[in-house]
Amino acid sequence: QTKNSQYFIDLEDKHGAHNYHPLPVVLDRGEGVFVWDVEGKRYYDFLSAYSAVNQGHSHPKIVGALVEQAQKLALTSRAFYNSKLGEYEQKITTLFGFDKVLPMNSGAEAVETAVKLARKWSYEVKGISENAAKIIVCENNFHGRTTTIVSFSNDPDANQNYGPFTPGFIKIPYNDIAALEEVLSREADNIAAFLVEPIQGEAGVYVPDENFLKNASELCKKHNVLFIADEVQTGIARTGRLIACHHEDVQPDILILGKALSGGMYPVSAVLANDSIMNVIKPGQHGSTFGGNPIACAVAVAALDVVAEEKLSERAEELGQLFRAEINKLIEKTDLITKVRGKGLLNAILINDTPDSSTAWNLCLQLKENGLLAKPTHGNIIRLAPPLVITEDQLLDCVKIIEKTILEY
Ligand SMILES: Cc1ncc(COP(=O)(O)O)c(/C=N/[C@H]2C[C@@H](C(=O)O)C[C@H]2C(=C(F)F)C(F)(F)F)c1O
Repeated sequence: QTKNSQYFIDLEDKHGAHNYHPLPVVLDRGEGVFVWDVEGKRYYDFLSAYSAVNQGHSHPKIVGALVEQAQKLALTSRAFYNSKLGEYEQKITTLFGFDKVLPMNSGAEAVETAVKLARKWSYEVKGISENAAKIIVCENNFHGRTTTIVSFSNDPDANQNYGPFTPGFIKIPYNDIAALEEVLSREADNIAAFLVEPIQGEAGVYVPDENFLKNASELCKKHNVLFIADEVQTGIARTGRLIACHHEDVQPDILILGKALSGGMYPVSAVLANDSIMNVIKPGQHGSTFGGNPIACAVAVAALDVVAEEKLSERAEELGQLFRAEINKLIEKTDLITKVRGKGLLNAILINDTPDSSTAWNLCLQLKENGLLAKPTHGNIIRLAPPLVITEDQLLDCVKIIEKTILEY
């Protein structure tokens, strides 16, 4: 049996849960902006594992940190101290400007941690009566897949038949300051926090209006409600700043990081806050087996160093502007794309078809044939997010591939 792509696809179909519908490509190797399938065909990766691989696939510095630490000490649990955690905590709290960090593993775990932290703060510091705390979230949010998180999703695919749901969440439309103000002036006394994505990734790279984050954070401050930024996808230089909140000089009360915090090399997430908030959690009141493990710390330190050393924020900002300008030129030449939107190198194109059409999917199949991997988000929106290490020439090469695919379609 030749171990070609179909062989691997069949194995996954037979032995794996069908919780995804992957593009029909079987990846075998990755380096920088490129991935290769089992037949040896090379592709530009324009998904970057949903912005976890900002530093490029298998970055030698990050791989080195992983291997070196794995050969020394992989896991101690937090029952004991370890020689990597303290210096990692010092680095990440200094870099992002917070007193403390609580280390976790997946993005969803970090979001759950932030929800627990905000609720506990609201009872023990703000003085909300126990179990009465509410958290405001936005319509069309995506914050992960746990039962509490899907409890506040409005996407039936995310929560159908996963009930009963966790109570205590209020939904408002995204990018709607008036709606936030209305809820806060009505019931701020029972509200612990406002949880928001600075750009809604899964919803289709929705960039809110200028100053939405600034105005929202100021409203929260006015009402003694915590402003929680979920920067799992928008953080770590992806949008042209270290975190997307920095486009508006906003410092969230609680910052959630994940994905590219490890450069895609290892599951590493983090929740950052100042002492007045973080110190409500006492020993034994939260944790995880792998949270803050030596490998995670070593990998995250290396991944953060790469962001600084290779100026990934500046690159994302400049190359993002070039990319949107080039795609806007393409939009002049076709009816198939109506819009390109995004910040830095988190962008998406809107396909001129109904959301339930298969045009976006078929375009992604054609892009794959032409050597570029991308995947539709909801319906007719294709997210385009290469690793931030992409060069200008490679980016222009990808624009040509996108143009060729669109004009040939
Ligand atoms: C803003 C934000 N906050 C928390 C998490 C949870 O982090 P996680 O627990 O996954 O580490 C995510 C994770 N997003 C991933 C999950 C992955 C999947 O298919 O579930 C696909 C991808 C995704 C993106 F990026 F947009 C989406 F399509 F699901 F929605 C996230 O984007």
